[in-house]
Amino acid sequence: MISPRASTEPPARPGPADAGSALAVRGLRKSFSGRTVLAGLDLALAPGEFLALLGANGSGKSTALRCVVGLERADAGEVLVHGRPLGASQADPLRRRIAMIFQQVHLVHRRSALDNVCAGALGRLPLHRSLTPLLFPDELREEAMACLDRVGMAGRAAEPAGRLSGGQRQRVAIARALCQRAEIILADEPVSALDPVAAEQVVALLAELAHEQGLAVAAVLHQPDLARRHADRVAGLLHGRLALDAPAAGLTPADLAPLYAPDRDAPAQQHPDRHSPEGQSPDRSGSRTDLDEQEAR
Ligand SMILES: Nc1ncnc2c1ncn2[C@@H]1O[C@H](COP(=O)(O)OP(=O)(O)OP(=O)(O)O)[C@@H](O)[C@H]1O
Repeated sequence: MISPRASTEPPARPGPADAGSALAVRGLRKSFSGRTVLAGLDLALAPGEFLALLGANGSGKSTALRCVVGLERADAGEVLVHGRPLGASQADPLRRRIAMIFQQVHLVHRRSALDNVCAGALGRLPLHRSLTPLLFPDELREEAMACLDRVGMAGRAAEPAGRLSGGQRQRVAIARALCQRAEIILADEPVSALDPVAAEQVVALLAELAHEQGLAVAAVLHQPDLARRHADRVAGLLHGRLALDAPAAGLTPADLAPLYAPDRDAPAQQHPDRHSPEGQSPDRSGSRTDLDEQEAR
């Protein structure tokens, strides 16, 4: 493990160190076509903590998050949510405690921001109330409005999502996660498509949600500066292993440089399957939202 000068904390370890974690990953392994992408990842995330996940392209960051939420099936390892093992089934109710946010925000563009946020609650609505946005109960609309207000988007609630900017859409996606009542938010490059000001605002919002609402938030970032300014802790992946786990405060560019150093031992290459229709997981973004499913009916 890389040892940053500023690090005083021990790295995340399986076992007792996971006690009190909102989310813990133990020994997560994943290979694609025999090539190891996650080589036994151990990581824990506490309630109220904002963790930045850093690492070079191909180091396994997205795969780790996707294995946690079940968009990829891990070869081995365990995911614990508040100490309870997360089942492989998508129907495991523990899954609703986790919301994932993507770089490409998946909202139904012709629906209002408010309807999109309400969709976060579909999993806990009776089927007949989830059939059409017209049937969303008033109390859900009020809750969704409060979530939009929390992310500074209440004034745009009636606006079709397609008319919002990228940063505004990302805020709506975060509000949808809040309306899901998720306790854990995993964000995969949530600001990579945003301009620097919008990126700063969205990362600051994620930090606030952790610090003020006690959510456990982990975000894959490609902006080490944002991580150092806003995150509580930085976890760095190198070839699918945890190479750095340290408080963000005090980390220097030199501390992070080894994560991005040219690889001499095990170069991470783009796998040809990755973007092909025949790839093992063509829907890498989980692009169909619950509201899409509903629209398709
Ligand atoms: N479905 C898939 N099929 C085959 N290979 C895959 C698949 N998903 C990911 N990979 C490979 O696994 C490796 C890690 O990918 P991953 O997307 O997890 O990395 P990352 O750290 O998130 O990279 P980036 O910063 O570029 O998004 C890459 O080499 C990638 O090509």
